[in-house]
Amino acid sequence: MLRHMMRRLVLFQGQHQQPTFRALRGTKMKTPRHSPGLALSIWTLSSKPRDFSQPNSSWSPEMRKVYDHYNALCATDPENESEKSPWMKLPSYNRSIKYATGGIHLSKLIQAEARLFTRNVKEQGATFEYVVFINKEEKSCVCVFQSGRLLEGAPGHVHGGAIATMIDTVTGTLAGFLSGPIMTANLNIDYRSPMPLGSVVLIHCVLDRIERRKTYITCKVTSADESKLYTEATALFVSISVGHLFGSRS
Ligand SMILES: CCCCCCCCCCCC(=O)SCCNC(=O)CCNC(=O)[C@H](O)C(C)(C)COP(=O)(O)OP(=O)(O)OC[C@H]1O[C@@H](n2cnc3c(N)ncnc32)[C@H](O)[C@@H]1OP(=O)(O)O
Repeated sequence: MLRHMMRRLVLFQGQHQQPTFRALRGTKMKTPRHSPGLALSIWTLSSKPRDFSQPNSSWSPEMRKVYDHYNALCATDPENESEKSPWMKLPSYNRSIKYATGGIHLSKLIQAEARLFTRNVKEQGATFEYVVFINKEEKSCVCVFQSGRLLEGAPGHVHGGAIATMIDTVTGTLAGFLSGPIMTANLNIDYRSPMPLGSVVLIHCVLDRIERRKTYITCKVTSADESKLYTEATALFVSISVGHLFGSRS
């Protein structure tokens, strides 16, 4: 059964442009039953996975302003509808397998309690609030990131590991979008100036090059107005078969 499902997932290699339910189409699976006594969140009952990158009340006015700016870039010009914007906003689920399949079914079967590190705290605004916008033509992306109070490292500033987490996540999202299933092989980070806790920053990533199975991404983290440089990074991602995650190299 697992092998059968993995074969369906492999169909997704290099097809991440539009997350869809394609892999599961035609697959009949039972919807899990919930006992009435269980405390359930609204999205558990929903057939659609929750997109965590939607605006919420924890977002500062600055976060909202920058989000609105990039979101507007994604819209098609009503006076020139034939020309699609190169920008698109990526949805963000609390399991990356929901991204790959566009659905929730496999994530209920494979380590059902597992959750994406950056989306595993339910309190809005406490940790990682972020949204990723991809520019398909430029092979680049921008992530708008607001750090929460639980990410403190040096007093009043964001923990370097939390910054590394976001850089890995955003460079990995771009590499996955461009190259299909990947894993981080190497991440180099230069911390240039301390990032104030609670601030809104931009994580700019661009494709450097692709060599065989290797996808190289460069990254800069700046203040929202881009006047201050906080961090620079380079990342190498290696394309994998889905079997790699389950101990098989084929
Ligand atoms: C989107 C969803 C939204 C969801 C958003 C979430 C996105 C989050 C993304 C986060 C992703 C992670 O953190 S992943 C977790 C952290 N990473 C890991 O645990 C990876 C552990 N390492 C491995 O599994 C392996 O070492 C691999 C897969 C990286 C490579 O193994 P392999 O498949 O056997 O490949 P191998 O032959 O060794 O190497 C292939 C080529 O890469 C080169 N290479 C390999 N490793 C390195 C290296 N460290 N530095 C330089 N070069 C390297 C080799 O020289 C070779 O070059 P040549 O001979 O071709 O020239």
